[in-house]
Amino acid sequence: MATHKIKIAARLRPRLNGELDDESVKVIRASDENGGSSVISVTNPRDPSQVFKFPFSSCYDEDATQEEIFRNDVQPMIDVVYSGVTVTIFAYGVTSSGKTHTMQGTKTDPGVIPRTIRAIFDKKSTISDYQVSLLVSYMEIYKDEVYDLLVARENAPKLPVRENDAGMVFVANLTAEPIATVEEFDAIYNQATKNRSVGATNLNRASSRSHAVLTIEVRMSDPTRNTTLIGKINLVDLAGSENNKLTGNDPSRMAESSAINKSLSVLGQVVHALNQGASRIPYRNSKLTRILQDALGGSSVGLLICNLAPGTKFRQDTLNTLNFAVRTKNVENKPVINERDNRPAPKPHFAAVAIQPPAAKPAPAILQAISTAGAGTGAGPRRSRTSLVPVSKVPRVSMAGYQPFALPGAVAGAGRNGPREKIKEEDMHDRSGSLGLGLTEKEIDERISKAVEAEVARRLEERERAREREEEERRAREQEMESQPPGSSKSRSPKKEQTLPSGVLTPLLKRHKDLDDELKSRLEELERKFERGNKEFQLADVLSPVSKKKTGRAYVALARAHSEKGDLQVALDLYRKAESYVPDNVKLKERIIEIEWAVKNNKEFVPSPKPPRKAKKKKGKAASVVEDAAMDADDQSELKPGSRRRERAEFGLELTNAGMDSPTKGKRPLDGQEGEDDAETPPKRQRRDGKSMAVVNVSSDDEVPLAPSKSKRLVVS
Ligand SMILES: Nc1ncnc2c1ncn2[C@@H]1O[C@H](COP(=O)(O)OP(=O)(O)OP(=O)(O)O)[C@@H](O)[C@H]1O
Repeated sequence: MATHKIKIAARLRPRLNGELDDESVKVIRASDENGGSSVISVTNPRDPSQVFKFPFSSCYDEDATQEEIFRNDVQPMIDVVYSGVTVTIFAYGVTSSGKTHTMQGTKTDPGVIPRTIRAIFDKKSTISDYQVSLLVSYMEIYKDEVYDLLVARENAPKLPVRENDAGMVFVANLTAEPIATVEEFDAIYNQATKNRSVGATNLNRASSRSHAVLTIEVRMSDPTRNTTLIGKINLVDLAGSENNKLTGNDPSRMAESSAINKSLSVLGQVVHALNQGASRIPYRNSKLTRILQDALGGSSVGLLICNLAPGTKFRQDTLNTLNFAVRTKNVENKPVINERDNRPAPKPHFAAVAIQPPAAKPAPAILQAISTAGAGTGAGPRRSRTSLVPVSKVPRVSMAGYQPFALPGAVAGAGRNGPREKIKEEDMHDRSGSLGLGLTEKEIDERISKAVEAEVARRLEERERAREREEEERRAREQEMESQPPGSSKSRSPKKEQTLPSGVLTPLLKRHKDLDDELKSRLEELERKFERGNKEFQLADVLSPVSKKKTGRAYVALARAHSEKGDLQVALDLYRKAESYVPDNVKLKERIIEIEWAVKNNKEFVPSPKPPRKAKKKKGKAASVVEDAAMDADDQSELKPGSRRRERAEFGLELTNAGMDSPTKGKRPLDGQEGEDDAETPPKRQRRDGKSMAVVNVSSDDEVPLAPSKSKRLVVS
């Protein structure tokens, strides 16, 4: 299947009034020197003699116009949407870097969203082979809850994120509004924008406090073939990561900020895991990544617009953003064409229900066109912008409605005509899912009942025939006995009671019920786990990495004490709490699984003996926290240089709030391992080579090291 890498466009916003800009972030146009691609160059905030260079296919300087960005990077995506593929465009960057300006723009200087809508309508008017209809939905993710922006703010409930049988994620009850004209869209969008959570911070007068996802679905029905092609474009304006020291947030803003940073941090982890080829990608750790799942390593085409702020105070965040972009550029998607067959499904033999549906068609060569879109460095006048978004200091209360987010072809309900549709949750269950042939659960149940009825009838008939045979035999025996003289040795055998054979009926129905029960209890357990995890994650969010580890250790110590006493359930709960503080600790995970098993099977739990500890030189205070084998392992991995890299890799709270501090500041280097990892960073590698130039080209495999370099001179890699 054809793969498609997420495209990256970086845009530097103009300096704002009063913003201190030492011009250390620059956009360099494409040239032979840069291997034909444009570059963002950033001076290392800790070592001015060092310059990092980030090559991207599109880099826009502060003079770039909205039109230019749209024409180069977004316009080519419209054809992709009309070929039945899902496209996701997201704006990413620190608060106040210009994401909303890029996506939404102003009345006089419209951004990606209004331009995309116009282009979609323009294209629609050129299509004659299909009957094209458009639908809009708009949601926001505020403090890790999803709200429908097409529903009045005060009535909007939290919407659940679900997954259909084919594994596609969708937001249940999200409104999908049909739109016939650009004006209709504008009216809906302007109203919905007022519902978005926006607030003032020290860094941005109209700062988005939520992630907003606008989706336009393009349905192209072909009456002759009786099929519908469904393309979709998701336009995502992410909330910006924030440094609370700079934003001057009050407690309610802090809570928002924590949710924003947490979800962006998970986004970073997802991209990191995808790049590592990890077996488990942590999509489920936030609603944002769950909803963007299809765009990250899924079946849609992606464009990431990285917004950069030139201000000196944002330098570290700029590097974080660019590091994120470098990693994202390696994420591969496998785009597919979403086509729905509207013909009624042929009636298959019952035995055929297990046949798998045909695989989705990979997207064709149209994808090649978008990978060649040009680089850009704009030349327009500097403009300032008044946000369209009203400044509201009222924190989000709640919001409501339906509609699939992921692959529309698989999930969209057929024949959604009429105004403002709400797809019921059951409609979202994939009709072409694992059971195949487009059957719903209900239809499958009906088929099972019919098959069972037929089987019962057959068996009853058989039984009737057997009964008749027996009756005949009995009569024959009686006649024989009557004809025999009395006292004959032959005696009548007692007639055995006939019972209905248990047959297929019971096992079939029982299997169905057992599956239901098992599924139900599994879901309940997952829900409990999720809620428990969520609370702990919120707490874990506000702690520094060191405090997280300490808290995790304390929980492990308590858990161990309880497990030694035999209170396994309590111990299990405590180990799970510990896990939310040190989620990457493999030993801890193993411990949880072992105890879960022991609790479930009512068995005793015998912990494996502690591994012998290496003799350590005592330095300063002895560790006061009780330790456990599981946490010991965690300590090692947490303090390994690899884990330092992990911290770096995570965009968000820890990094953003760390300001200019080194992530390792105040940490003891352990086991002499530090050098190994650092050797992998560009400056160290270059230092090793002993050369002396100050430019570091950041390839897609590297990241800019965030720790200060002691070396004065570095070599070009
Ligand atoms: N390219 C640009 N040209 C002119 N002004 C811009 C540009 N980009 C951003 N601005 C201005 O910078 C300010 C911050 O921009 P914006 O609100 O779009 O940032 P943001 O990244 O969406 O922030 P947040 O994450 O806090 O919502 C606004 O006043 C906006 O008008």
